[in-house]
Amino acid sequence: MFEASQQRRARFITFEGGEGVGKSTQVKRLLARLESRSITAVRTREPGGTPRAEAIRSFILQGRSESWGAGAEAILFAAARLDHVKELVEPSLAAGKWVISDRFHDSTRAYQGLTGGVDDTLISALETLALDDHTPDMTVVLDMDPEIAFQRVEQRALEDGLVLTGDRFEKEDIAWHKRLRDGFLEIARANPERCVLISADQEVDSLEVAIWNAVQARFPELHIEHEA
Ligand SMILES: Nc1ncnc2c1ncn2[C@@H]1O[C@H](COP(=O)(O)OP(=O)(O)OP(=O)(O)O)[C@@H](O)[C@H]1O
Ligand SMILES: Cc1cn([C@H]2C[C@H](O)[C@@H](COP(=O)(O)O)O2)c(=O)[nH]c1=O
Repeated sequence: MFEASQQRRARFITFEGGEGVGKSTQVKRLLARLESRSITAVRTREPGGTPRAEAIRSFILQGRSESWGAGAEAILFAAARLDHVKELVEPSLAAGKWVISDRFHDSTRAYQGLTGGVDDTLISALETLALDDHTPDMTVVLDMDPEIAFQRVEQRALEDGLVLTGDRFEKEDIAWHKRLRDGFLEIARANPERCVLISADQEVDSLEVAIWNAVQARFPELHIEHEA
């Protein structure tokens, strides 16, 4: 079992990928796995996680920043991130709680940078500003064909009884989402020490196991012998 004497510092794990690849589903499952090992973990998301960051989320996802352009949107995402890091991520880690975030800084690089055309100099400067040395310990990049992922998003809307109108980025065309997928692949390949790339085109349960195996491999303190 996870002995107190084996305890290491709390870890910061982020999930990244395109729309509908299963991030939220798997964030919840990872949290349950950690809690079953008596590890206190906080689930959060970006943009969001704090009241001020959630206000920025609503503003952007309702499309109110669209006419400002991708550069201004990158700055807005970074402002939300700065608050999120200072108010939630940093204090949680300091209190010994693991933090699992549904999206983080790689989303700005993929959406606004590599797909939206914002210059790398600005993206990197915003990362330095907003992260304040809180680069994630591990990032799970979920990858799949966006056409299949969008079928899942449509199904989710159907199950929730909603008409799918698409938020600020969901309504971009399929070519845009294919470039976005390439952007995340580029980020994963450029950061092998942090990122683990996993195919999301598999059953929910098998994907959960693949992620858990990768997390255990990254953090050996989680490894439990003779696990069922
Ligand atoms: N492995 C899977 N196989 C089939 N369906 C899945 C799988 N994982 C999640 N789903 C379903 O696909 C939909 C999208 O999943 P989820 O909300 O977890 O994705 P997401 O990446 O967080 O989406 P978004 O980017 O829109 O926030 C949900 O209806 C969910 O139940
Ligand atoms: C953090 C972040 C997010 N986005 C985009 C990605 C999604 O379209 C939305 C968030 O919605 P989700 O249902 O929670 O995935 O925002 C972005 O463009 N840039 C970012 O930095």
